[in-house]
Amino acid sequence: MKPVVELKNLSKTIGSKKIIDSLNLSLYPGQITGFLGPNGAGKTTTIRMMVGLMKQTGGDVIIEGISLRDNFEEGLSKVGVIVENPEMYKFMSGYKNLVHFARMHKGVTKERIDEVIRQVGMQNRIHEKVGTYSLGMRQRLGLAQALLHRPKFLILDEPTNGLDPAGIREFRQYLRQIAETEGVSVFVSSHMLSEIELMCDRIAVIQNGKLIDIREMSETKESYYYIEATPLEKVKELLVNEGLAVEVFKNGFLVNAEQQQIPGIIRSFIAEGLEVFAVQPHKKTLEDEFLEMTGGGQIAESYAK
Ligand SMILES: Nc1ncnc2c1ncn2[C@@H]1O[C@H](COP(=O)(O)OP(=O)(O)OP(=O)(O)O)[C@@H](O)[C@H]1O
Repeated sequence: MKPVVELKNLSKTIGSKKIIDSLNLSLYPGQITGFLGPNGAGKTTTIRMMVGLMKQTGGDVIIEGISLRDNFEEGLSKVGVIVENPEMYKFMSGYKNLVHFARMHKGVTKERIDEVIRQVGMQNRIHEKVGTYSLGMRQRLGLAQALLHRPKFLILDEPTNGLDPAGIREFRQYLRQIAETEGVSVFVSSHMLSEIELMCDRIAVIQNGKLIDIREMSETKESYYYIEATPLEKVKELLVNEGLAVEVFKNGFLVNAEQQQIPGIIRSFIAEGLEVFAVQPHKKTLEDEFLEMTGGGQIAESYAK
């Protein structure tokens, strides 16, 4: 599959500080890629370079084969952007807002306006004033606006910030449908890891300006078990002696073990007279993995943002 967007050794140095260090990343049609990283990792800087709000000091962004370095305007004409809380005219209807934004692009027809309204499920309320819309509806109108000129690449920065759970779910469902039906490649930055886990096909993780991981969400995760038994010291000793990787978790341990190993582990616990309270499979969440990848610590700050 040909990528819609390619970052090629994209770099940004400010003063003597390397903020973005040779990022290479390809984004594909119909796929939703999450962009994650601790505070200060370089997400905003990367996105600003991808949408032309900041100039790179090295490398390039290629959008549908067009280099932003050589052909800035043409490249950017293929991008749709949604920021947190898109600006709309509150005293005008949703429809009039779309007509207004449609004039900024060449060749957006009335049919296209109607089509994007359907794509975000706004048919019933589109002729009411934006001031009467919920945040979720304003966000969907922002999505409709970003799609007017049929971009092949959509960038969303913290798109679900402030939405309630129902609003988040709706937004996610519409976005998924749009990615699939229009073949749009979507790039989403968010601090909400549980949200990214549900919304994205792939994640790219950045730290200190470098890409540290890129993976498919469907990639099978390793198998973990939560084991709660006492005395803890003895439990740990037995698990380590089995050659298992052990992490302290809640009131017990998390071990990276295969299912076939579990009966043997339980037998050894019983033989040693340990009290066993729980042995259960544990699925690591994206949050667990993210904290492991980035060394943890910063996520609480991210959530507080
Ligand atoms: N104009 C600037 N001058 C100097 N340093 C800057 C400038 N802009 C950003 N930085 C630094 O670049 C690094 C990356 O910042 P950036 O805002 O891209 O991170 P981020 O991943 O978006 O963080 P957050 O999650 O907090 O929004 C930070 O260390 C920041 O302090």
